[in-house]
Amino acid sequence: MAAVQSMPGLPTNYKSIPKYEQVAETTTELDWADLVTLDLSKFDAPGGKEQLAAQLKDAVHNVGFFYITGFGLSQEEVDQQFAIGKEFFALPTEEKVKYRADLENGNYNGYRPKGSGEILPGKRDNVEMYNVYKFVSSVALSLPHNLLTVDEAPGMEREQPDIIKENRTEIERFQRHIAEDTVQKLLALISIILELPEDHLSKGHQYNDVSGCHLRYMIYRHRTAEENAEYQNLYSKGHTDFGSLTLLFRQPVAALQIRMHDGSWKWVKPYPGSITVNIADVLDFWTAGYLKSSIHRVVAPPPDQAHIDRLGLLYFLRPAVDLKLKALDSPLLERLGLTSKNAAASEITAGDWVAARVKGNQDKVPEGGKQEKAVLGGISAKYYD
Ligand SMILES: O=C(O)CCC(=O)C(=O)O
Ligand SMILES: [Fe+2]
Repeated sequence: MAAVQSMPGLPTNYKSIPKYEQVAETTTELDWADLVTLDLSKFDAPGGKEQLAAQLKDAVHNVGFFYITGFGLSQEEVDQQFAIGKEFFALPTEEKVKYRADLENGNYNGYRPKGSGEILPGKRDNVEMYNVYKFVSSVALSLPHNLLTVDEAPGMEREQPDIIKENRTEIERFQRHIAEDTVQKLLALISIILELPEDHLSKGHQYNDVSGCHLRYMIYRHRTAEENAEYQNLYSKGHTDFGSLTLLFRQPVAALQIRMHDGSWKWVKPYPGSITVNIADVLDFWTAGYLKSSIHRVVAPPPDQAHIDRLGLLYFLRPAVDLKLKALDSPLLERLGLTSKNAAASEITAGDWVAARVKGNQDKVPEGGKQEKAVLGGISAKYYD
């Protein structure tokens, strides 16, 4: 078996693991969503940021999803991460559960076994996740004023399985590139859109901040046609994400869908060399709904990909846990008359919101086709079939 090759100048201390080959794309004609693509390599060119921000404005306001390219990670580096995920999920369940995340207390750090959540009444999911939080030692951590000790921080470092330990240098380098480069550029563009200083949103999103940011390896175990029918083809119910932004590395198995304004669902096409990005709840709160935390879901792939266990690689960006959900003072929002819709809710911290949503995901689905579920402080999250 071929070993994962090291990139020039990158550490070579990871164990030899099989190289990950991305599967072929579907040849099925699907109703694809028409999404904007931002080439982030233009960011530092003269006028580049302003151009990119102008290109992004409508997408973040009306759709909540877009693609980025030119983000400075090669497909080979991305595939190394897919290879690590694949190795981890191939471990026996009894090994994986040793690293189970404390889901009941709203902490996603570690392993989430399949069946942890319900998709339809009495029907549990077929999804496994391994979430790797930031590698920040307690010394480097910027503790927010409302946390007195590192022990109160939502589990940053934890005991990891060998496959993560052996590849830790590379995983941390990959994570840091996203957190310190890619995401910072996106936050600058969003700040420009909101007519705020360019570094405004960066402040609550530093690698050393206490936050639930994580790199996620994910696998959707394929189901038979009969099982798909029983599950109404759903692998994950329509939902919004909890934090600031979600970055989804190219996933050639078609399954992700976005809910459009008119209630229809469109497929998200995975383009080579791209990351799909979506706005999540906290940015929606901070902008009183101007930035759209869009509803999306995962469904059974088309017939030519139905037999594939769909591997995913995602980065979840979340704000420092002590930041409140109150809407930002932005000249744009002020002109539009947008302020927090719910005064009590605006005092909730991002950390409490995210933890409540993680806990809520372990609950049973709302019965009787109800589309809303109370989360915290009188605010609900929306779920759709
Ligand atoms: O697997 C995907 O394409 C999307 C996953 C997702 O929506 C999530 O994990 O929040
Ligand atoms: Fe999601």
